[in-house]
Amino acid sequence: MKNIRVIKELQDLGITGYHEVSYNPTYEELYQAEVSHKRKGYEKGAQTDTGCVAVKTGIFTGRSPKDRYIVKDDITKDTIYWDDKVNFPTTKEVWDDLKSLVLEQLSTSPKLYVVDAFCGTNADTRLKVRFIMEVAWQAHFVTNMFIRPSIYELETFGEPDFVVMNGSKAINPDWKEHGLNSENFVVFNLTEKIQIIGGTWYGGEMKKGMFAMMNYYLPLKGMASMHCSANVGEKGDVTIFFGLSGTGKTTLSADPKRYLIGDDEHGWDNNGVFNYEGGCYAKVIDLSENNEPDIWRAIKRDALLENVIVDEYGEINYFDHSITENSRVSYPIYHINKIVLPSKAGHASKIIYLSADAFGVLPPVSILDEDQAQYHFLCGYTSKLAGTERGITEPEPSFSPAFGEAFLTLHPTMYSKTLIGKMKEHNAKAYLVNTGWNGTGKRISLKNTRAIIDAIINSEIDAAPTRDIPFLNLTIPTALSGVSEGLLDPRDTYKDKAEWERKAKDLAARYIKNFEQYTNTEEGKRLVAAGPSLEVPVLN
Ligand SMILES: Nc1ncnc2c1ncn2[C@@H]1O[C@H](COP(=O)(O)OP(=O)(O)O)[C@@H](O)[C@H]1O
Ligand SMILES: C=C(OP(=O)(O)O)C(=O)O
Ligand SMILES: [Mn+2]
Repeated sequence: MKNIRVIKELQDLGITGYHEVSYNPTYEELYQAEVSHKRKGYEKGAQTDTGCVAVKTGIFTGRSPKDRYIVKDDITKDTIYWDDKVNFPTTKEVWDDLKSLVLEQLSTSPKLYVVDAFCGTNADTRLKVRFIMEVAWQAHFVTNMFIRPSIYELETFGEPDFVVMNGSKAINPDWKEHGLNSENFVVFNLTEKIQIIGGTWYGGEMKKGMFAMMNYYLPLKGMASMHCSANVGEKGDVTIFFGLSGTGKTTLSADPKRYLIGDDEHGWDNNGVFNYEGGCYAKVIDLSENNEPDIWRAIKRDALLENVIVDEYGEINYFDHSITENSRVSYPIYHINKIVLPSKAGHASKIIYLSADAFGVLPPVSILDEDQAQYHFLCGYTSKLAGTERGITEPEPSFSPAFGEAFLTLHPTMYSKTLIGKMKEHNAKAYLVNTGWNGTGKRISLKNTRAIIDAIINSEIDAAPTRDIPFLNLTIPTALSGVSEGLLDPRDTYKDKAEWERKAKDLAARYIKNFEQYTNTEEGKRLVAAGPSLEVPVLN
């Protein structure tokens, strides 16, 4: 019965023709389809000795931000953050052409997967999303990553709030005439409430696509919408970790001492912090059981590995980077032992900004006051790490407002206003943590970073002796338990301290220049004093 209704609904969308439709397939069905001898090319997965399937995602092993558009129309023209780096506008005419391509692709497919799922834990803010696609592992990916409705919730699902039509096998031959970046496209239409995808097979476009939509709807209702992971302690204390891709959200939120809320996308409303997702998406580059035991153990049947090298015996080599540095695994959140379900908890008391500093200048941890918290959130200084976006092959310093510019659909100040409002209301404290490099030329070790995170969470850091760091205008603790000596002051990691100073001044100048975009308001002008400065500090 359900299938007949779904087929009718597909027809109403314009997906015609005859196809077998698999509605909310089970993990077993997906597994069988993925390893079936009938599958070819990138549709075929490999069995691994962990019990889960490994697939290759094709040419696209990361998101493709330059191919990402939003239809500029009456609904979006005055609300969307049209910027020269994100949210490229396109027209209704181009949309119609691209949508036809996707409809044709899906209409001629012998088999379609339709997955209904939720984005958002809470009934009052979640999006009911319908994903339509022809590749089994894409259906597997969204089943892992979004919130799986119960049978009752599926029966009462009703009309979706958003539809994602993934026609990844279709490319756009007319991209030049359309004024687009390439033959690949990821386009959102907020009037029709549809996302369409062509050319790229990468599942992250669906995951981060719906995140961008939550980033649109929730702040307009006064809620914070955040690119962060979150966990909660036994006493109900919530910590959130903001950070761009690869800075450590997933790794650091999987903490055996705490319960995971989620690893990437959260909202903060009047009741507390809540996850948007039903799964995690972890990097597996150089993964070891010793360094990341929770993630290691989550890789079992129903998880889905992407772009790793698997030998003929099903053994995975996480140290082989030959496909990409962005090798990944997605798994349903219950693959992590310590979780809270539903994925939500109370208000956050500790806010951590993770920044992977490629220059090696930022201290491993700085204690921020309220204005600094706002300043550094708007700046979002970090690096784009290799592999997560097309064309990024080595760490590239970047200012990414709200530590997630690629996913912001409203102006950055909407996110800082809502977050800082919540922080003030709940007396939360903010810290800037460098999970990137220092003067040794190496990345700060996970062991040291974990000890820093512990000191933040157990409040040891608030009682620690401190020192001010010139130019960056940051305050650091000078000693913390479990953290190697000579690490906390970044200057101590340089053989030649003058080199740190030169680099720090360069970074300070970049901060100052970047912040100019916010100084057209009184608030912005006031915040300048909270940021880095080129003035030579007065010694006292
Ligand atoms: N000091 C560190 N802190 C956090 N992660 C680190 C550190 N050093 C190396 N890493 C590695 O960096 C990657 C962080 O990725 P991940 O946690 O998936 O980031 P995100 O979830 O923010 O995209 C992991 O592969 C982790 O092993
Ligand atoms: C999937 C992504 O998330 P993250 O790397 O932040 O975990 C991404 O940025 O494409
Ligand atoms: Mn992550």
